[in-house]
Amino acid sequence: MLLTIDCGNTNTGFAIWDGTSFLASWRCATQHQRTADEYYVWLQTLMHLHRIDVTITDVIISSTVPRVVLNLRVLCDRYFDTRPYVVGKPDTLLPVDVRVDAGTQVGPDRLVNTVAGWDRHGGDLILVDFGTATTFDVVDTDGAYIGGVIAPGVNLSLEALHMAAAALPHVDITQPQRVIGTNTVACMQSGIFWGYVGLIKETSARIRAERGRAMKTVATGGLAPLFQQAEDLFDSYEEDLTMHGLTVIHRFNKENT
Ligand SMILES: Nc1ncnc2c1ncn2[C@@H]1O[C@H](COP(=O)(O)OP(=O)(O)O)[C@@H](O)[C@H]1O
Ligand SMILES: CC(C)(COP(=O)(O)O)[C@@H](O)C(=O)NCCC(=O)O
Ligand SMILES: [K+]
Repeated sequence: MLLTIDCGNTNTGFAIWDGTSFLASWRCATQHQRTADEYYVWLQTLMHLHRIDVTITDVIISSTVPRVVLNLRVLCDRYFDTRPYVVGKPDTLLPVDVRVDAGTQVGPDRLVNTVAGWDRHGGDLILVDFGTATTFDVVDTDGAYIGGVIAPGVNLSLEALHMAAAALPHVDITQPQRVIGTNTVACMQSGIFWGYVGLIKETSARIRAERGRAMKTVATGGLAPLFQQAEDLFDSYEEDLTMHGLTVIHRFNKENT
């Protein structure tokens, strides 16, 4: 049984893949201090609660936070008696090319999304991932990752307003009824929400223009549906895009190494 681990700057997702479907998935806050023992107790408890009685034999990790990988490796070694595949490491192969400037360390999550998008839709894609940062990953006709865009994440932007301006409170993101806010919270929500709708539209349109071709847009990350409900911004929303990519990379490595 395969355990897929997607470690973002804010949260880390764990999912169990039986070769056909995900049996369960869980999330915890990303903390590099968390030990292998802590991960294991937490995972075991959740597996028991969900009556998932399986043996983990394989693990694949994508981590945008290099420091957490050490303890995840210890988890794999001590409790699952396996060596994990770590996306971005030389001994983990990718089924697609990466064509960026020499020396650039592309976020592994972006490579995983590329593989997932290529597997599900073929090439010429724009993948939009709403995480700590909002990333646009551009996938070439042959599935290669050829670059993209990194914008501040939605919550990060709201947090930055609150942190930097004494009179601005902490607010949650929602779709405002009106553009013109008549109180501070409504003004902030409008700025972030409609500003983001604009960011997504403009960025996608400019990527298409620069590529000079039609491209499908696939969104992932918890906040994508909020924007999609306001305007038709994406061709599809796939909550499990990154986890799916991890299963594809795992299979590829099993077959080719
Ligand atoms: N379904 C959701 N509804 C509201 N906020 C969400 C949802 N999913 C994620 N977020 C927020 O978006 C931010 C980024 O979350 P996450 O996707 O876990 O990022 P990362 O992958 O970078 O760890 C966090 O602040 C989180 O609270
Ligand atoms: C852009 C990111 C911070 C996004 O991370 P996330 O929001 O998923 O936590 C991550 O993909 C990263 O650290 N990238 C390295 C630079 C690059 O991709 O070019
Ligand atoms: K991400």
